[in-house]
This record gives sequence, structure tokens and C-alpha cells, in this order.
Amino acid sequence: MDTILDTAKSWLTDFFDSETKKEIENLIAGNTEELEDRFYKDMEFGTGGMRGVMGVGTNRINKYTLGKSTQGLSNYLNKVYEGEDIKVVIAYDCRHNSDTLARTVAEVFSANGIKVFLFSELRTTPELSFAVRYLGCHAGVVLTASHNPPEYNGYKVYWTDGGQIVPPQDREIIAEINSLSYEDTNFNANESLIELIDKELDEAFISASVANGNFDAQGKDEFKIVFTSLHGTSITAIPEVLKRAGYRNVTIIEEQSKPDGNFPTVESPNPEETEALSMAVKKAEEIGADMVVGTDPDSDRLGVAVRNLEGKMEILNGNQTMVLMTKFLLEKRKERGFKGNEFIATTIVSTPMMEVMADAYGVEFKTALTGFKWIGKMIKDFPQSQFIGGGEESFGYMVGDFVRDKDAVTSTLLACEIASQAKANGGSMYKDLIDCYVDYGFYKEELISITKKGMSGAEEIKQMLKDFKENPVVSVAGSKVKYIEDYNVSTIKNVLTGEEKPIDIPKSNVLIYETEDGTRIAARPSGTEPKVKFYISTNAPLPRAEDFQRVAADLDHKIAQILSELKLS
Ligand SMILES: O=P([O-])(O)O[C@H]1O[C@H](COP(=O)(O)O)[C@@H](O)[C@H](O)[C@H]1O
Ligand SMILES: [Mg+2]
Repeated sequence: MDTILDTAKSWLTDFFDSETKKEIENLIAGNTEELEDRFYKDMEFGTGGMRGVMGVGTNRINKYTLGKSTQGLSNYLNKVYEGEDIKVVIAYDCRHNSDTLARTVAEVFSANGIKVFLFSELRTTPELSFAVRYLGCHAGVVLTASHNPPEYNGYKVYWTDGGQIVPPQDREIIAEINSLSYEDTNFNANESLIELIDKELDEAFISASVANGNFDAQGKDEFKIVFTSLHGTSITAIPEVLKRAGYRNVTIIEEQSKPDGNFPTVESPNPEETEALSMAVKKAEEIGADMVVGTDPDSDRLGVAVRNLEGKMEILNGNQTMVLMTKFLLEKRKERGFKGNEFIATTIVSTPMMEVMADAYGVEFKTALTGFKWIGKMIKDFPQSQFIGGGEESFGYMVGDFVRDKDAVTSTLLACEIASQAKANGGSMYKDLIDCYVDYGFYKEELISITKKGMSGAEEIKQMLKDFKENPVVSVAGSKVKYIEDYNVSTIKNVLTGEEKPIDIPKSNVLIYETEDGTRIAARPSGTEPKVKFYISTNAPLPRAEDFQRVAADLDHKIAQILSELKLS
């Protein structure tokens, strides 16, 4: 505790403002546990940049932690691009303090002689990714904590290619940040270097999104969409994109259209949670809409609901939307003719169905660790290859390479195109999905997330994952475990033959068991929230569309059995 107390006391110098100091003094006088949690470590970069609860402390998001990170990033940019006119672009979302934190970040960059383009109001994350390349910037920053609860905020950092920072830049930037003390931050803005941007960028981004997501689907006039921005940024782009692509029948959930960092109408602004889309789904049932689309606060995740076989609105999961979008893009590409250099991509905890589809179309399939930055990196690493599309189970998708992060703006349009075309053909998006299952196998997935907060929670998560590894699963739902993929040591072991092979993916705390019948169970700690995640993937052949309900019930039963065997239910 002594060192934690020392760290806290180091924030009582003149460099820190009086409010900050007062709060620390109160914590020192009274709340040891809270003080510990706030100062036991520095904020760290995780799956999607730096993310944490707002407040005073080294382990919190505030002007000092973000200031220091920006100082480190400025130093790094000034070293790497010495002699160049360095430019960065900054966007922010609807969260509390996002606008003032964006200002602070802009001020620190400018104090270091860096030109800053700052969005005048909230904008989406994909627009920021687009802006980095459009404006020829060296880096970009978004102030957002994505779909996390209201008390969170964060800092996503983009490099010259418009993708989030990856090796080697990420570790070099982090090393630079860690070498600094908080007092090294230069907050003395050079206002002449800060330029506000908005309309020109919006126009360029919106037209690019329409160009990339519009496939001239039929039936747009009759196609009824309910859209919700869940109090976030997508309201600045998606209604306009849908309008320009020809959709006339779009109902916006007004109660959720006003940006609001309290996210007052939802428990969690995360399209992964069924509850987040319930208002929109209710509206869709009321007005007889064909489809619901909803995005997370920074508009890189997308939730979709469509009518199922009974005609009820059903929310698709991230794997299902990804499969449908990829299938559609592959089909369109096939019509134009493959050149032989195309690839699709997903993450190691997403559905294996993506690989089956890639094989069927004869395109390359690439997998990455969780974190869309790794998919962005593939585009940078393989400039001769053509990225068709790709995504991940956590409701993120990217169409082509005009942005370099998951993009719910273009993906929303793409989802509408698929569904509108399907309806015009006399079918539905849901039926398209069943057809995919017939062609490639029926894959059914389930995600179990367990929240464990704070310092003790972090320890518990560590222990759970350690136990999962040290007591290896030998069989799951009656099928023997065949492979153990251990990303901590980058190996895949065939436990039946003892054969071991290296995995060519950066190290990460992920463990995956795969059984003889292709069931996969993956476990990893979240890098954005205090959670441990277990991903279950099962599959079975689907001989005919008519067998869908039966096989779905079988797989549900299997998943329930797996959860009970793993003591996760
Ligand atoms: O949260 P977002 O929308 O920025 O998205 C980020 O975090 C998600 C959750 O990551 P984790 O499982 O580590 O919490 C990842 O799936 C995603 O690739 C990443 O870009
Ligand atoms: Mg997000």
C-alpha cells in the first residue's frame, strides 16, 4: 500500500489542479479501497486502445492520463517524422467529457508543434479512420469508450494507414509514454495549429460509404427499416447514407437519436445485448418493418434484427451478420470475376464458418487475434492482396478497405441491401442465412461473459483462466478434445497424436479447445472491460432448409450441455 499511497501523493504537486488534489486528499483520508483501485497501476492499452472508468487517478481516464499518453504519442511522432509537418486528426463521441478531453488532447498535440484537425462536433469512429487517410495525417485519435457503460471513456489511436496502432508502433508508443512522468505533459496549446473540421469531411465520408455499401439492391422503395443510434454518433451519418442509397422508408427511434452520455433508454448501449435493441424491435413490430439496425455509441458495431421463419423480429448475432455480409460480397465479387488475390478475414474467436466459405469461393482466409486493429493490419501488410470484407463475432464488420477499422456506417447500408434484395427476390435475409447453413454447415455459437470488477476482479479472472488451462478439458458433449491452441505460447497441439505446431499469430492470453466433431471452446480476458469471455462454437450438417428447426434445437441442446459441463451455466 505504501507505493500506492506514494503514487497518489505524487499527484498533490502544483502541476495538478486543485479539484484533483482535493479528491485525492479525501480518498487518502477515508477510502483506502477506492484509492488503491485508482492508483495501483497506470492505464494500459488493450484490445481497442486505452479504456477505463473516468475519474482522478493513474488507473482512470482523465486529462492527466490522456495528456501523458498524448505527450508520449507526440514525442514518438516528432521522432519518427522528424523534419516533416506532422498532422493528426481527432474525433470524439457522445460520452460525458469526450468533447473536453478531445480539446485537451488537441491542446497537447499542438503544444508539441503538431497540426491538429479537430472535428467540431461528435463523429463516428469509421469517419475518423477515413479522415486519417483523406487528410494525409500521420495519426488519429478518437475519444470514446465504444459501448462500455456511461462511467467509462477511452482513447483509440490510429496510425498513418487509418488502422489502430499495432506492432511495432504500439509498443514503441507505449514505451515512450511509460518513460514519461505526468509532469512532462505540455498543456500549453498553440491555438494556431488547431483547425476545426466538419462538412467537407462528412461529405467525403458519406459519399465514400454510399459508394462502397450500395449494390443497387431492388425493392428499396418498399423496404421498411427501423434505425437506432442508441444515443451515439451514427446519427451524424447513417440516416444520410441510407437516404442517398435510395431508402425512403426509414423510421428513426427519436427517443434514442439524441446523443447522450447517460444512454438513458438502455441498460447498455451495446448491440450485443438483446435489450439494447428492444425499443427498435418493438417499433418494428408495431409498424410492420422488415428490419432493425442499431449501432453502438462510436458506430463501429452493428446489431441487426430481421423477420424469422415465424415472421417475428429476431436479432442476429455478430457471426450470423458477418456470414451473410461476407457471402453477399463474395457473390458480388464472383459476378465481376475473381482476380485470385482476394481474401476475407475474421478473428480466432469468431465462427469457423468463414473459413468454409472462403474455401468454397477459392479466396484466401486470414485469422487474427481479437481486436479489429489486427484485421486493419492485414491490409497494410499485404498491399498486393484485395480485402473483400471481414468481421468478428462481436458485431463488427468492414466492407473493403476505404476505412481501416470496423465500420457500422457502410455495414448498415450493406445489411439493408442484402435484406432488401432478398425480399425483392421473394425470400428474406433469414432464409438466406439458412441457405448458407445448408451450403456450408450449420454453425451455432454462444458467448458467455462474466464480469469481475476492480483489482480483486482482475485477479479472479486471471485465476479462472489459469484453472481453465491447468485442468485441460478432455472431452466436450461426448466428443474428445483433439486440438489445444495456446496463444500464450503460440502452439497448436494435437493431443491425440502429441504432435505440436507453431501458430503464426502474436502471443495473447487465449486458449482454445477443439474437439473431434469441430466444437470449439475459447477463453480469454476482455481487453476492454473487466470480463472473462468464453466462446462456444458448435456445428452440424444441415441437409435441407426444412431441417433448420430440428438441427437448431439439437445444437441448442448441445450448447446447454457444454455450458453445464464447463460449469458456465
Ligand atoms: O469495443 P470496440 O467496439 O472498440 O471493439 C474492440 O473491442 C472488442 C471487444 O474486445 P474485448 O473482447 O477484448 O473486450 C473487440 O472485439 C474488437 O475487435 C475491438 O475493436
Ligand atoms: Mg464501438
